[in-house]
Amino acid sequence: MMVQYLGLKAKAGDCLLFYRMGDFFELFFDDARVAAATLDIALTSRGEHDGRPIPMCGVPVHAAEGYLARLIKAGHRVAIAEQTESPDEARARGGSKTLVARDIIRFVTAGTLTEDSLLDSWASNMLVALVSVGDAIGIAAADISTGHFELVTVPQGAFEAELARLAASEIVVAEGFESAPFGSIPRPRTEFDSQAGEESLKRHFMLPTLEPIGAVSRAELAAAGGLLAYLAHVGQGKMPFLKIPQRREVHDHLLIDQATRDSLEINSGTKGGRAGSLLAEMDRTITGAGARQLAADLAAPLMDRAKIEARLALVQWFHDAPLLRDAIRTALRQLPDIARALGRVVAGRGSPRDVGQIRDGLNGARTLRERLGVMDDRPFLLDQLLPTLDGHGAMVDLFTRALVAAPPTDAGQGGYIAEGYDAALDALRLAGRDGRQAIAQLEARYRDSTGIAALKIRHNAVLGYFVEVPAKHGDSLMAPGTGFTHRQTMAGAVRFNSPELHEEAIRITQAGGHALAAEAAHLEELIAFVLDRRDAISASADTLARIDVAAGLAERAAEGGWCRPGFVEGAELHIEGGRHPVVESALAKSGDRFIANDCTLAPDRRLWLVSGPNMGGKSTFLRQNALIVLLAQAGSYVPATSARLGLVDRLFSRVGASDNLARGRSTFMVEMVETAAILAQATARSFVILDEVGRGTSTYDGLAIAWAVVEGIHETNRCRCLFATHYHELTRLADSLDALSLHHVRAKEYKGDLVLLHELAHGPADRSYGIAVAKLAGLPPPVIARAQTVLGKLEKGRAETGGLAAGLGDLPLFSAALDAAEAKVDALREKLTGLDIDSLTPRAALDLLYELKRAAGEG
Ligand SMILES: Nc1ncnc2c1ncn2[C@@H]1O[C@H](COP(=O)(O)OP(=O)(O)OP(=O)(O)O)[C@@H](O)[C@H]1O
Repeated sequence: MMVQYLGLKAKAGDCLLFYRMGDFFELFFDDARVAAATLDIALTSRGEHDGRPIPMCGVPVHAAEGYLARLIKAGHRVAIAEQTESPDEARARGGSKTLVARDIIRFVTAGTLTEDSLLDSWASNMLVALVSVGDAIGIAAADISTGHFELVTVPQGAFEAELARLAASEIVVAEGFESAPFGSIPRPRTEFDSQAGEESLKRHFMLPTLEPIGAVSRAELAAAGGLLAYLAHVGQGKMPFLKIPQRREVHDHLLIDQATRDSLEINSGTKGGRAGSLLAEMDRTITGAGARQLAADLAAPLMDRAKIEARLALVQWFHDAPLLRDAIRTALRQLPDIARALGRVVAGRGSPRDVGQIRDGLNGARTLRERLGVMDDRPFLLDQLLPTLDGHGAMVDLFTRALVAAPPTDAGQGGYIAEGYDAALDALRLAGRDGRQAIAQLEARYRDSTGIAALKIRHNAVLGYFVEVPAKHGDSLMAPGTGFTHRQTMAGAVRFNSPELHEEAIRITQAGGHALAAEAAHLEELIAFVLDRRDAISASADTLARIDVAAGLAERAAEGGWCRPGFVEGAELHIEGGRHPVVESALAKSGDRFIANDCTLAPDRRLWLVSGPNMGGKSTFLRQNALIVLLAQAGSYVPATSARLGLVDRLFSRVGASDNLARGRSTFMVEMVETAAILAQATARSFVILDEVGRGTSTYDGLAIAWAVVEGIHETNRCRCLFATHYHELTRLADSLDALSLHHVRAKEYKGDLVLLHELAHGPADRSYGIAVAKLAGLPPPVIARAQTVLGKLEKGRAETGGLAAGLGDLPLFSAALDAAEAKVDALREKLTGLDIDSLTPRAALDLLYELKRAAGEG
């Protein structure tokens, strides 16, 4: 057995091996140690290996799913080794001592789950394959629980934003991929071959050419190849459900990198979970599929105005018709998760319940279709979507006749095919029932004839049917001639068989066995039906999700009194009465009101410098505008009284300090890395919010960096930007930067206490109120008093010397400084291009090299 085990373990690699033995999955050696610790189950030992006891632990097969879920959550992958023949077959093959053959039938990994109990109904579960081909990176991503499959190509070094959008549960990369994300699984480079990828795609989707997918790049083919190969490996040849892949262009959606997603808390809050996130705040969807679609929409807002308007029109339609919206949402409540049920059926793990769910879901879809179809002012998107709900009538009717109302998850016990669907099956069931009746009669007769009132006929999996009497009556039945044969003596009872019982039992078992087989055959037919129509079913599921999202967004908008955003051509942003949805809800819970604020960014004032006291609401203001942009482009109403904006291509947020000690970066380092990314990537169509850049280091360094960053954004990136700062000195930039405009959050002192008004006003803040906020926070009075004295001294010094920025009076403009640096580089370039290398002696060449180096060193 150990030889067989070790062979399978070698195949399982770094996955934990679940080795099937009877009713248990056993784990051995290190696997056992890891699993026992993770699952908190007993670690025992069994036999010896190399003279040492073999550590072992096990989980019962019937409860394996729960244990699997915990192992996967803890970051493990599991290989399932099943018995591939029965003990009888093994004996027939090689004699009585032959070991039952086993093989790995499947790998269970975070990105390839389909079980309901292992997945969150409201979250997608993405598996991503990454490969670098030439100067591009190919990404293939699939959620096999619903069949979603997409391909995208990104330039080298720019795949992080895509990965952030996909929020993968599992990432596989081609071996040797240099910037492999943490925790990704390397797979053989040969699996990521573009030609092989093309072949696998054609084979899997039975396509003669890849034309239906579009212009698939080599990088995408390679990534698709890697993904399909991994899925084949994980399923050990059995492929899951995949729809024909959608090609995405990076520029189809608003690009948002991971740092920005984290700081805006889009799909997850500060604690990592969904709580406190924009998604949680927005989510009024009814179905799991709707929640998944909403998460995908918020993760990838659109860049196509027509598509955004189409989504918005649908939201408005539901928004303006509250009764209809209620009715549709009530109808959605009845619908099971068709997409996930379909995923399991296609993966070969479909249960009668899954088939029943598909029936009920499609049946609900039909009702919904009828309800929406009679409305005469349907928006365009709905008109486009409704036909995808058609055409399932015959299947739904068939399934309604074939299946009971609530089919079980376990097909093994039967009972899921409805009465009246198959006369032969009904007859078998009747025979079984007659048999059970006959046994009841037999029991009564035996009680009479033996005079033992406590006699029972019972059934278990090992003995089948047997007669049982209390121990004290055992002897009377043991006597010869009673017709009973002894089978088993228990502590308090004795068990017997009888020829009549045996005969009835055979009748029942046979009828039962045949009935089970008949049911299984019917289930197979129904599943074949589903498989045949998988694409149409999946399209219906997508439509239901889209309707759920739109109605949910309408509900959220109506609750909050939100407005439909409009779009303009230029790089502008006009928001009146804007609010932060999450902060507003949090305040409402404690009975506080959120103060709405306007924001206007246009080419002549595209950069706002926002100052004001701590706790004054600067960060909140910055974020709310970023969130409004994101929501608008995702096709949602926004928390404002009016909003108009020019489409944003990239959204950046650098708000608040966060360490990334795990990656060895201090707060200041993280801040600078993120700021560097913004300066390198923001375009004139981007929207950037920057909060207190430079505060993580010494005052002079910080001010200098903040100063240069503001100038850089203004002169080079020229994007729309909100910049919050405590450096009062920065306001002097308004003199030299013409598109910069100064604002502050208002506060006033009332009877010695600070009152924060959370209201934005024009112009710079008059003072900083830092000590007042410290007092508010409860710093001890002696410390406050001392701070006030120190501040007095510092301010006196500032007044005398001209302050922190005193020396900046003669600083040349940013662009002039850039020009000067560029001019020096140009001088070098000119010298190099003018060289006639062949005419130089080796000595002259060496001198020249020294001279060039010196010139370059001088800047
Ligand atoms: N517009 C608003 N209306 C009502 N309350 C607000 C508003 N904006 C912010 N607040 C409240 O003030 C708190 C502080 O806001 P925020 O973090 O935005 O301040 P800040 O100016 O960025 O502070 P700091 O400079 O210390 O980072 C928020 O948690 C919220 O409770």
